[in-house]
Amino acid sequence: MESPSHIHILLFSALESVVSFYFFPRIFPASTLSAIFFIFSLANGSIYLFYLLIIYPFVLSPFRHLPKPRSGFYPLIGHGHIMFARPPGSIYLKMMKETPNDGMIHFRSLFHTDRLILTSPAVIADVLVHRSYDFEKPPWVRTFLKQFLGDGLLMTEGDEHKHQRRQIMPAFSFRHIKELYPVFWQKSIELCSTVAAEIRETSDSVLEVNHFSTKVTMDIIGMAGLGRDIGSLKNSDDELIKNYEEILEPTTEKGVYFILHILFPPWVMKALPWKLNERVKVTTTNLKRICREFVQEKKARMKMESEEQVDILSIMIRSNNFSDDGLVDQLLTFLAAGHETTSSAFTWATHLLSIHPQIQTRLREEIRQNIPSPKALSEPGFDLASFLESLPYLNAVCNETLRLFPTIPVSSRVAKCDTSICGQYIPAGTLFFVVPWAVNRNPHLWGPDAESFNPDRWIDAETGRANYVGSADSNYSFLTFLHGPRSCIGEKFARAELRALITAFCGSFEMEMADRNEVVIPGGTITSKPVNGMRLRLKPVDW
Ligand code: HEM
Repeated sequence: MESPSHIHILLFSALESVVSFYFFPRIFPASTLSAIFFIFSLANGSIYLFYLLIIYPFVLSPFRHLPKPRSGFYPLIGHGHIMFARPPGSIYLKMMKETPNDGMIHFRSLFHTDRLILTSPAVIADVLVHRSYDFEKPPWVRTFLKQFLGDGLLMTEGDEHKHQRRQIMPAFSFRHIKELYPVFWQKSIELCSTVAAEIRETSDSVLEVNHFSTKVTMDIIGMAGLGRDIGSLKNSDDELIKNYEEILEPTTEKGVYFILHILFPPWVMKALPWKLNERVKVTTTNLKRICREFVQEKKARMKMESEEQVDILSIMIRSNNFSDDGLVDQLLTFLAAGHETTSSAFTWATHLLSIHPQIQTRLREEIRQNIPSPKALSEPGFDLASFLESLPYLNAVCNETLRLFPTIPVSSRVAKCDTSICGQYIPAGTLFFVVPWAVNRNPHLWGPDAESFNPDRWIDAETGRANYVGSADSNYSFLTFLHGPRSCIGEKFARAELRALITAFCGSFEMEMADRNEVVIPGGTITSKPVNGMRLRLKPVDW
């Protein structure tokens, strides 16, 4: 049964006041109708609050018997304060470690509202794969993200999502990714020469790597997504990069901005005299305009060229399923989802290699033993995909980086209808969290060294070949790309891109942290990025 709303309470109070005023005047002899209405509203409101804060959560909630975190609960606030915990995802990991459970942990958020955390492979599979369309992204998350990501594949739900995903899928087929490998490699080499030139200009060979990582991944998604070289590596003043960096730079102010969007409706947020509101408006308008120009250019070029283009935008235009506005929305999604994510993964890889010099050396040895020079992989017709996918340590390092630093550390879902998860009844509207950061580091799934960087867990001790579940028992213990119909459509693309970037970079530079004592803090609102960038000391090596 649905809980009564504020309107129901007021209507009921109005009815009670009219009945008492006209039919039982002796109950409130000297009172006016509005005074009686006020008294009833106050009484009903208090009963309602008592029901919401005490009766429902502690006596009626279908989750009241599920395991709960032992500490951290405050009356009224519940565990709501965990929204502010950093790094994103870490508090959920603490809960998973400390709370014995069978796949779900229940906690109470602000005003004791029910929240669930999914912990076991079976429960995760049920939600992400078997009943995926019973759940959706929370409406406030969609409203917030649509501003930056457009109303594309990431934001649609239900049948519309199924339809769009079918149309876009061919752009991410294995055959197409194989064709894109030379682009990934060419741009990775360009990154290395740009970085080499930059460090020649410095006195201490120190560079903030995340900035270059964002540029190279933007160039790659430009080539693969639009069939166009955006050229941001060459152009230090690129407009697209500037706008994305402004939006995505992880600051405390933006973290608070995001959390307030969860707590208050969009019209309240928009009305606030907050400078960030204006900046968001300007940057998102800029991004839309740039994408609109890309779409118009592409359409004009397709009319002139006879050869069939295989970039994502061309495939979407040829499908005839998207209006111009629809194409702009999809493009916004692909540019943002396609560059920021791999950029962050690559940045974390450079960090992990810098603080684990032995692993770095072993990886470089594998690369250089197998690849005599970067040019060797640029020969036309060379099967880069099979080659890079066959290097065991390279793939182990990529997998281990993606495991420890999932770019999207926390994702959430809301039940669209009454449903169940592994036999547990879930009423419509229940909000729960799928937490790649916590599941990927959960010692119950990965063993006692779950939080260590150990690429060897991805290599089969007997054959020396790569394995695909790490040391875990199930592939649902690795959630970086999620699973099922709403998993990352760009997973193969991202993995291929990361292989190429790490190979070229680790083959070309020895790296260490510029400040060996720096404790790098993961931040960011949606994606996980180092709060103060990634300052590395780089030494070019002959290759
Ligand atoms: C390391 C790199 C990447 C990671 C870790 C990653 C992770 C994810 C995750 C976790 C989701 C699901 C989000 C949710 O439902 O809450 C997702 C969805 C998506 N990703 Fe990625 N992603 C990466 C790279 C890419 C790339 C390179 C592209 C495009 C070229 C891309 C395009 C998308 C799209 C379009 C969706 C929405 C899919 C759908 O809802 O059907 N991603 N990604």
